[in-house]
Amino acid sequence: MSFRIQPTPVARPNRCQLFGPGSRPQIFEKMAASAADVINLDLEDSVAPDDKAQARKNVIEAIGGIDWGNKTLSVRINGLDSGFWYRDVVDLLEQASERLDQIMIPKVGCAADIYAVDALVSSIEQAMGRKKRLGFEVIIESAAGISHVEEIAAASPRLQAMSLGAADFAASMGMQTTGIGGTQENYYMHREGAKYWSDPWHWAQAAIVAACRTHGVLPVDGPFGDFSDDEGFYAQARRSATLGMVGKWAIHPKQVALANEVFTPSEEAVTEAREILAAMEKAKSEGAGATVYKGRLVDIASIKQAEVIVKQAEMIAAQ
Ligand SMILES: CC(C)(COP(=O)(O)OP(=O)(O)OC[C@H]1O[C@@H](n2cnc3c(N)ncnc32)[C@H](O)[C@@H]1OP(=O)(O)O)[C@@H](O)C(=O)NCCC(=O)NCCSC(=O)C[C@H](O)C(=O)O
Ligand SMILES: [Mg+2]
Repeated sequence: MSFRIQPTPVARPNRCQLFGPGSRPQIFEKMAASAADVINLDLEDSVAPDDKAQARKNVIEAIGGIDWGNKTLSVRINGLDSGFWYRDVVDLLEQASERLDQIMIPKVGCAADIYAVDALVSSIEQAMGRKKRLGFEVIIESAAGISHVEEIAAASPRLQAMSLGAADFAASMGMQTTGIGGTQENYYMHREGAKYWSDPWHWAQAAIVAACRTHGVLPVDGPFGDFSDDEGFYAQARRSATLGMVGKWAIHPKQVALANEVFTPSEEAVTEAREILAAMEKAKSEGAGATVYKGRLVDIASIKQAEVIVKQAEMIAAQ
């Protein structure tokens, strides 16, 4: 980076975001009892148009009526291309309790989208005398969104997290697939009679991580649609974690434990990170900037790498 210090994102665990349709209030208590760090009550694409108004009422009642513990509570509003989003924002901010932590804005295409929502939210917060400042999270799920990902990440101090929405992203990009995340049968290299599958989501994920890290926003991997495929979920989640993402959505309760496992640094990883920090302390005390740990080079950059893992583990333990 330049002389500017890379901003630190909000310090809270975001290993798993569990989604549930706002039109299905029967599952809200189950969501609250889950091990997900973040709950996303959905008013957007999992709710049919005729059910939008009732879903909004269900969600507003549940925000104050259910004990969500120490989870981050988020509501996904409808997109700015719909006739629903302004009513979502107005009703949530005028009627929902201050237990609501953030709203998720889907299908953002440019920074001005965030500005528009921010203006409305700021005005209602002021008019209603709301004390808690609402946070934002966004979904990058269109060609425009990924093209403008950096300006979107910088768009508002309210912005805490950014997810990749693989389904809408694939549609917007004209990708030949109906799969939501994971391996795509036709995305492969071919050599000497063998196929080698590659990852079509990689570049978008890397762009999101870079934009988020530049502006102090949490990068999150979105849905993995085939909830019968645990191994496929693990593979996708492990790639995301390796790239720098902090968590992943669950669209079924069985995916919560899988995401928590992948995005919680293992005991071995934390032990190794602490050993690297100790090795570098020793090296520094001897006037060296680099040393050898388990046969490999570690230097001052290794301290920062190790600190990422230790800080993640400490934040999760502090929960
Ligand atoms: C996918 C589902 C429709 C499946 O629901 P269901 O058929 O009820 O599943 P099960 O019978 O296997 O359920 C087992 C038990 O778990 C409870 N349950 C189900 N779903 C949830 C949930 N989300 N949270 C908590 N608990 C849940 C059931 O009630 C059963 O309980 P019990 O009877 O006591 O054993 C459903 O899971 C679902 O609706 N999932 C969320 C869908 C959603 O929100 N989608 C939107 C996000 S993805 C997206 O929008 C795409 C993105 O934008 C992009 O573009 O990529
Ligand atoms: Mg979507």
